[in-house]
Amino acid sequence: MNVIDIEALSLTFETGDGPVQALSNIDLTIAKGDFVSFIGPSGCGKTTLLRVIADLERPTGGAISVNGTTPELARLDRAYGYVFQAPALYPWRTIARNVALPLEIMGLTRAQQQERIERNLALVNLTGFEKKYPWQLSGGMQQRASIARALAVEPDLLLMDEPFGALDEIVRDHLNEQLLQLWAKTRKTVVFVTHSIPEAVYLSTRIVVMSPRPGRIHDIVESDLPRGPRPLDIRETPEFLKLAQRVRDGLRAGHSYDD
Ligand SMILES: Nc1ncnc2c1ncn2[C@@H]1O[C@H](COP(=O)(O)OP(=O)(O)OP(=O)(O)O)[C@@H](O)[C@H]1O
Repeated sequence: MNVIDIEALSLTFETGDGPVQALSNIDLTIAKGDFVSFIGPSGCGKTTLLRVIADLERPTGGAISVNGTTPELARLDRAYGYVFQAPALYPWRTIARNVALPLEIMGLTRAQQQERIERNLALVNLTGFEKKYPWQLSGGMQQRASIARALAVEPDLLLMDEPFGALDEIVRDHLNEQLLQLWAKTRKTVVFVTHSIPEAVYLSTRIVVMSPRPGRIHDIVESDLPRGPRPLDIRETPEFLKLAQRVRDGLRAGHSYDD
């Protein structure tokens, strides 16, 4: 079953300086359990496409379904969790209460909240940090807490917009490894936005290479790397390097260097 079906989708923003076509003629299907990355240069529409899936933007053309329904109904049905580039945790709430926030809105009892807090903090290896405040945690730990919050509503679909972009490389490597373990354990469908070729190739089952002005899909690279947890040193293998090269070639071919 396809979790996401996108057909001939386009989106034009109306701005004071005239229309900005952010997405053009996007065709894409994402199957249940896939880990799909969107990669492309700044401004190619990666975030916009993710926001369309999340019903945070409305397309101006074409069709999209999420979980077999409209993005709006999928959002109201809490079909997805969304992880932003910055952790976006409330500084006056403890880690546990940050994770609990969407659960409070859903009207879960304290006991139900507690069970979900514990389970999802364990999934991101943050057991024991429930009573800490965000500022007492490192950037990587804060981002893990925001992943736990996205998971707490128990969505089958996780939408992640450059969640590790602001972190240093060692922390990013570690979180990439943990994210793959979590994905293998929970069998969720993940859509992940990144600028990094190694990150996209390491994580994904499919890599969507986008090109700018207006944002289009240039190539979709199917990964033949094993599904499930991958050791970090897989990045040294010829199979990995071949995939990375194909993504790099796609980015180069799709990029206009005129501007
Ligand atoms: N609300 C908006 N109004 C007008 N233009 C917008 C709006 N949001 C995005 N855009 C434009 O749409 C294009 C795509 O933006 P988007 O943020 O999706 O790109 P991106 O690939 O995610 O970039 P980055 O990697 O820098 O985050 C850009 O040209 C951007 O300026």
